[in-house]
Amino acid sequence: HCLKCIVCVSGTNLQALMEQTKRTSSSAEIVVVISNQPGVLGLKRASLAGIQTRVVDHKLYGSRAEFDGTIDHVLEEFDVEVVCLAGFMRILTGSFVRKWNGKLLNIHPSLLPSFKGVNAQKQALQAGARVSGCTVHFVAEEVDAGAIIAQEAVPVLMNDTEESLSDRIREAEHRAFPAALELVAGGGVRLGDDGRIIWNPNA
Ligand SMILES: Nc1nc2ccc(CNc3ccc(C(=O)NCCCC(=O)O)cc3)cc2c(=O)[nH]1
Repeated sequence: HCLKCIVCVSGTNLQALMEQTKRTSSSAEIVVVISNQPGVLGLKRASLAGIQTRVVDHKLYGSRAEFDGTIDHVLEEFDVEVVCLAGFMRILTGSFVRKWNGKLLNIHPSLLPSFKGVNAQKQALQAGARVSGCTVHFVAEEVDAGAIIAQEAVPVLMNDTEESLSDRIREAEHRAFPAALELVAGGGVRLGDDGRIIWNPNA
């Protein structure tokens, strides 16, 4: 089976991944939940499920490199093989991303490459998009530009607000992220040396 960890804050995606990896059919197991801020709901969800937690508070570190280095140390301590970023809002350094290349997954609340960066749902509304959704991708040094693993589209409705669209996208996230994790953990998908997705049809 595959070891992995979640680096998160709020926790609804963590909850979805916890439920998925509890299933006997899952190729993955959550071994540690790391948060970059103390006292968040995600840490409580993990503890309730008997999963180890760690807090690496970025405010306590003088540099991004030291912060990322501490996270890397925790990942090594738990023999992690796949890392899922779920609401983790700190940009990771190039050296960290290079070390974990092909093992680092992120979920973004738009159909990349549209609407990169923060407030993606608001960008979609302001652009008058009729369809939006979520994207699970391998993390690359360039933010929100990594190879796409899975996407799910949702309609944008006439009376949508940032909140109603975010809620609809979040429901899609809770399906897409577990599906993408199983693809990676089960060997169905991997990242090629050229940064492009390689599908294994037999997995
Ligand atoms: N290098 C790399 N690292 C990442 C870290 C987190 C996320 C999650 N999605 C994120 C996408 C954007 C941001 C962002 O722009 N935050 C405001 C600046 C915060 C800060 O100064 O740190 C954060 C997370 C994606 C990436 C990525 O695609 N590449």
